[in-house]
Amino acid sequence: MNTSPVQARDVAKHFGRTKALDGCSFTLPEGSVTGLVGPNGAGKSTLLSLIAGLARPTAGEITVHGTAVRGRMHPDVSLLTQKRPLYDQFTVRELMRAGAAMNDRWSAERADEVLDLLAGVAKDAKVRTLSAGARTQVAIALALGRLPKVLLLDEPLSDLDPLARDETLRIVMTEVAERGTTVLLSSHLLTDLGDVCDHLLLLDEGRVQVSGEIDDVLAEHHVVVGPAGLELDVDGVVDSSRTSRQTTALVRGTVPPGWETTHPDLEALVMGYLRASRTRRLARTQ
Ligand SMILES: Nc1ncnc2c1ncn2[C@@H]1O[C@H](COP(=O)(O)OP(=O)(O)OP(=O)(O)O)[C@@H](O)[C@H]1O
Repeated sequence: MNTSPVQARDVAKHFGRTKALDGCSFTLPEGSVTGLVGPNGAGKSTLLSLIAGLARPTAGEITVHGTAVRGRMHPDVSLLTQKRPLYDQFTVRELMRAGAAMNDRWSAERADEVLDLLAGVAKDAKVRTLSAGARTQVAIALALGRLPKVLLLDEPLSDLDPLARDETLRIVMTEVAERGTTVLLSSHLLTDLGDVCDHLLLLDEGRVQVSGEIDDVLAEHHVVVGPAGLELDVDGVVDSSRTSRQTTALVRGTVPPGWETTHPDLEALVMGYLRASRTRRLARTQ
């Protein structure tokens, strides 16, 4: 029996004629921290909500620790959604009590510990008075109070200033180190992802483009540079650009002789895929 924390098999989610996800298959290893990246509209939020059980796939199956997720919140999963739904009229302390009342498994100690580590959050403050960043941090405390085995974070860093971002990432890393939690984190902030993630899941137009351990993914790709006249005659060109003097390309797989090659870093790799995605979309509209 498959007991991976999260496994997706041929998952699709359609909204009318929009294929938000299509044929997505991947596995997240236990205790891994996976960066979920892709251009706007790639299907990242949709995927996170399917794993959490907030919506059902149109086709395919997602399992969490071997159990199929069937459109209801899985007890082992916590999801921080982009909207951060919190009760505005509650104080932070009251909100944590509500967390205790609403969840079968709840650790007030863990939620408190997280809040204590967050400098910007006063427990007596009304939620409606909190800044967007503080709301995110309170939502993270609620998510961790459920003692999840799988933590899904949808753009957790977007509202945070650099210090709060650092605090939040530390909390996530401590969670992984101490509890072995498996984390899937969507973000457009590639530098932060590089600091915390060991795995990458790259989506484009609802399809998995890249999935795996970051070191393996980087080793499989090359940035190649050669004179403009040289033809890059190889499968696996992800993205290429040409000046009058030279051609530069991101290539997956083997590179023919005659080209200067290096391995990309995470940022160069993701940027290459994002550029290629934009080029494809522009080509379709022309
Ligand atoms: N409830 C919905 N009804 C109709 N279309 C939807 C719905 N939710 C998502 N979509 C569409 O599905 C596609 C994927 O959206 P999704 O929000 O999952 O992308 P994303 O990668 O999270 O984007 P972003 O980076 O902008 O947050 C988009 O075309 C979006 O418009």
